[in-house]
Amino acid sequence: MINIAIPKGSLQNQTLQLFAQAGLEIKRTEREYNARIDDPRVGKVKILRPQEIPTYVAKGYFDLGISGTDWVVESGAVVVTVAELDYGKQGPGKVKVVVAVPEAQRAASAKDILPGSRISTEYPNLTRKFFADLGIPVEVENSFGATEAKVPELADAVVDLTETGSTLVKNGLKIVDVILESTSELIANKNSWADPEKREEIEAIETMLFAVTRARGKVLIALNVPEDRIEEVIALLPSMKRPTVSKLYNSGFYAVQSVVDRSGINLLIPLLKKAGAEDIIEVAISKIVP
Ligand SMILES: Nc1ncnc2c1ncn2[C@@H]1O[C@H](COP(=O)(O)OP(=O)(O)OP(=O)(O)O)[C@@H](O)[C@H]1O
Ligand SMILES: O=P(O)(O)OC[C@H]1O[C@H](OP(=O)(O)OP(=O)(O)O)[C@H](O)[C@@H]1O
Ligand SMILES: [Mg+2]
Repeated sequence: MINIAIPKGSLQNQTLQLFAQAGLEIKRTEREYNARIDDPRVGKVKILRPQEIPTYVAKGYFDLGISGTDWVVESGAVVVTVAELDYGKQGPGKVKVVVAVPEAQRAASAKDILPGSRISTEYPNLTRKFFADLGIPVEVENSFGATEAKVPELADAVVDLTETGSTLVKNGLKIVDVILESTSELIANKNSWADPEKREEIEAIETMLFAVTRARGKVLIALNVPEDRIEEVIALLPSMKRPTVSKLYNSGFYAVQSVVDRSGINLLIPLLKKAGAEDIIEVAISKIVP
């Protein structure tokens, strides 16, 4: 059985949603940090701050956890990244850890930051390494949040996380460099990953989580096509491999199925109809396991 650490805070809602959609609902009451998953492979489930999860996973308190790339790197914890789950607080996509300075400042990149500058950040290790690699001696000051508020009075620049960019803009800051792109990662303890039984359990969980992620933004489209129009319709259809085509009994029609991106569906369906497709249906997909 495997023990799992789930992040509290920014990644919490997306994580709970993902596990629920994967058929691994995390059960708990409001404010309860010890949770359960009804799955024979899962033992203890704890909700913890994402800053601490990589270290606890590395130490073996948990076989599996979810945290951000930023905290995996900042903590220096040695763990196995099983999968990048590709979501932030607001939903799918990556977030960035950036260097930002006041908008009015001339600096065009972090190289232009003056020696001796005060840099406020929640990521002191990442920041020290970044400026050491640039060869600029700076004063790194540890922030406990509201980092953007500190410039210009309390700090000259910040190293902070940005997702939508709105906190930077509202506080008169501009990005001059990106230190790293971060996403939610499924991380495993090295020994657990090396243990064949645990590895199988971890991979089973990863299969279910990734099946949900993969299905996001995709739909299944099914349609009937007269035999003489089939090539025209197939030419329009993207698919995971090739579209599935079967014959309708005694009718001169083919039945076609394909998985396509939901985003282009407004253009695709009218085109399919024009190309001779009939009885077109669009079906939501909750999981794709390749
Ligand atoms: N929009 C976001 N804001 C903050 N963290 C985010 C965001 N999107 C993803 N994350 C990730 O969430 C993790 C930080 O989670 P945490 O719960 O500490 O968020 P937080 O919003 O900073 O919490 P707090 O409100 O206590 O400051 C990091 O791995 C970070 O990369
Ligand atoms: O690009 P955005 O979508 O605006 O999001 C990024 C902001 O969110 C986080 O702040 P948080 O809410 O954690 O507050 P904190 O600074 O007090 O930790 C992060 O530190 C940025 O300030
Ligand atoms: Mg924060």
